[in-house]
Amino acid sequence: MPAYQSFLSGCHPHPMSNVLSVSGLSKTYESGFQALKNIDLEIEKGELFALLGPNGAGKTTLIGIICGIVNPTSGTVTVDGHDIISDYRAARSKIGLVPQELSTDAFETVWATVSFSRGLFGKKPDPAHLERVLRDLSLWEKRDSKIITLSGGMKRRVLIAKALSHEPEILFLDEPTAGVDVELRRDMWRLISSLRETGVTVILTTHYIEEAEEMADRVGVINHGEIVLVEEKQELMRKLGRKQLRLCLQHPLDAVPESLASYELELSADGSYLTYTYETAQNRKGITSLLHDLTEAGIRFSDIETRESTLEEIFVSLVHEAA
Ligand SMILES: Nc1ncnc2c1ncn2[C@@H]1O[C@H](COP(=O)(O)OP(=O)(O)OP(=O)(O)O)[C@@H](O)[C@H]1O
Repeated sequence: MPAYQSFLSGCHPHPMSNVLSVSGLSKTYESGFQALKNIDLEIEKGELFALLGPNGAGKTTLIGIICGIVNPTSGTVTVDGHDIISDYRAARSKIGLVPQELSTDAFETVWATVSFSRGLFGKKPDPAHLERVLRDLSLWEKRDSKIITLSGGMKRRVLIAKALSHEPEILFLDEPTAGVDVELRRDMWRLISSLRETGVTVILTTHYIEEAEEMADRVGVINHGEIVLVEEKQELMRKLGRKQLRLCLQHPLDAVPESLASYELELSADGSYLTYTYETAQNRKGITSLLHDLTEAGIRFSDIETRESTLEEIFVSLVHEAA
C-alpha cells in the first residue's frame, strides 16, 4: 500500500472495514408502536459486540431487520457492503443467526440438519467444513444422533453449528445463554470467544451483563428503541465506573464529623463502617487526604476494602437515567 494511502486510512478509518452498517433505522409496527428510533450503528470486522437492553428495548426487532425477518420502516442496513433489501440474498448469506430456541428438525440427525442449513444459502456441499464446525462444537460424535435425543446444551450447540454451516462473516447470538446452567454458560463463553479468534464478527444480545463484561470488545446499550450509548467496554468501565472505599472502624461513630463533610461519607446503620465513593476517572488524591483527615479527626480504622462498580451497575444507572 502506498505510504499516503496508509497515512489516510490511519486518519480516517475506511468505512469498508465495517462489516455491518446501520443508518437512520426506524421501525414502527402496524399497531403504531415505534420499536426503533433512528438507530445508527457501525460494527467492525472481527469484533465481539454486546447489545444490552432491558425487555422490550428493541433488540430482537433490530436483529430481525438486519437478518431480513422484519421490514424496516426507514433507514438502511448494509452487511459487508450489501444492502439488506436491494441485495438481500448476498447480505443474508453473510449472516449466521443463532435464535434462542430450536423449534424444528427434532427427528433429523445433527449432520442432516446442519447440511440442510448450508444448502439453504445456496452454498455447495462442503463436508470438510461441516466436520470442522461439528468438531469445534464437540458435536462430531453426535453427528448421527437425532436432535430430539440430545441434551439442552447439545441442542444449543446444534443451533450454533447450523448458523456457522454457511461460513458467515457475522454471527448473531440472541440471548445465547438464557436459561442454561452455569457450567454450560461458561462453555458457551469459551466457544464464543474462540469463534472470534477465527475472524468471525460476533454480535450478541444478553440480559447477563456479566457475559458482556467478560467477553465484549464493545458494548451498545439500547433502551426504548434508541441506542443510548456505544463504547469500548474498558473505556465505559473507566469513564462511568465508580470505586468505593469501605473503612471498618475500631470504634463505632454516631455521626460523621463536620470536618469530613466534604467527602460525603456514608455511615452504616450500626456506625461501624464508613463508605467513600469516588469516580475512577478522577485522580485518587482524595483518598490520601481523606485518610489524613480521618486521622486528624481521631478516627481509627481496623480494615479497608475497595470495590469497583460492575458493568451491571453502570447499565442499570444508564437505563434508569434514560427512562
Ligand atoms: N409484531 C409486533 N407488533 C407490535 N409491536 C411489537 C411487535 N413485535 C415487537 N413489538 C414491540 O416492540 C418492542 C420491542 O420488542 P423487541 O422484541 O424488539 O424487544 P427486545 O429488546 O428484543 O426485548 P426482549 O429482550 O424481551 O426480547 C416491544 O415493546 C414489543 O412489544
